[in-house]
Amino acid sequence: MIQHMMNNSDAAGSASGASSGSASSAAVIVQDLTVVRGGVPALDRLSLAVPRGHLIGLLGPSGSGKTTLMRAIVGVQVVKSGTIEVLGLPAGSRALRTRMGYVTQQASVYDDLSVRQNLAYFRRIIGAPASDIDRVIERTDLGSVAGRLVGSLSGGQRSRVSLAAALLGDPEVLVLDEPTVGLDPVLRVELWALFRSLADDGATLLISSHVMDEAKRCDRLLLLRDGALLADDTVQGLLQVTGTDDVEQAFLRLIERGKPDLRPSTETESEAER
Ligand SMILES: Nc1ncnc2c1ncn2[C@@H]1O[C@H](COP(=O)(O)OP(=O)(O)OP(=O)(O)O)[C@@H](O)[C@H]1O
Repeated sequence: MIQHMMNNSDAAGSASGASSGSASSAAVIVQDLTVVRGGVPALDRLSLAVPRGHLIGLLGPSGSGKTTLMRAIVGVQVVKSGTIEVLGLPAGSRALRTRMGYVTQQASVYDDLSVRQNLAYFRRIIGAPASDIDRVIERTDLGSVAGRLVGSLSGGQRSRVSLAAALLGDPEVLVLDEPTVGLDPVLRVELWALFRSLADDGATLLISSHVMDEAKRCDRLLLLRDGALLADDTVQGLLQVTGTDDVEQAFLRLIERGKPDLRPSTETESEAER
């Protein structure tokens, strides 16, 4: 669901120390970010950059800090120190409200409203044009169930309703927290095809997942462990540097090496392929 956030952080950092991308090409720049949750650092002096117009996978074991990082980027997480800039503005800025979409792990659409009613409601909140409702319904292929109550839909359809709501206002940055969890392989493939087409149209997508298999669909990967960045690289770069042919193995090898912060390559995979 879209979060309309007022920030708790005063993020306004420069890009100089971010681990990849440049200030001009980055949609998100995080610098020296520390977040404490339950008295323990959930993120520990994290720096990274998310390049614009790409599909970025945020991977890591349960509790590694993925959700915390996403919350900080959309501006709903209290941060201890560090800066976060989104589209050149401090995370959580009012001006970012219609420029970012956020889908949380728990679907936050209303079961007792139809798909169309849900979208009409959220459309009003963010002040998106009325024509957006049909646009996002078509984009997420929900036309055949648009009049049905969300409570009567399948898990995959409900996920698409949350995504449709996040697409209202045509946001430039989409932050999706485990959008494919619990979905069958066919639905996962369909959703990833949609994510790819959104990125092809210029959106920046930051997508968290436990499923290493999904990593290969991303332009770049951010691997988190214990609140620290273990790697920030293309899939190819990651496999190359770890000498493996599978992302899960690469991740395990990085952990074994105990060598955080692999130097990121400067190109995204799609750029490298050109
Ligand atoms: N509401 C909370 N109160 C206190 N600590 C929390 C809270 N939510 C998360 N944490 C802690 O913050 C750390 C990071 O959690 P986070 O939810 O960001 O991880 P995650 O990688 O998204 O995990 P998962 O994949 O299971 O969703 C963990 O140590 C977790 O226990």
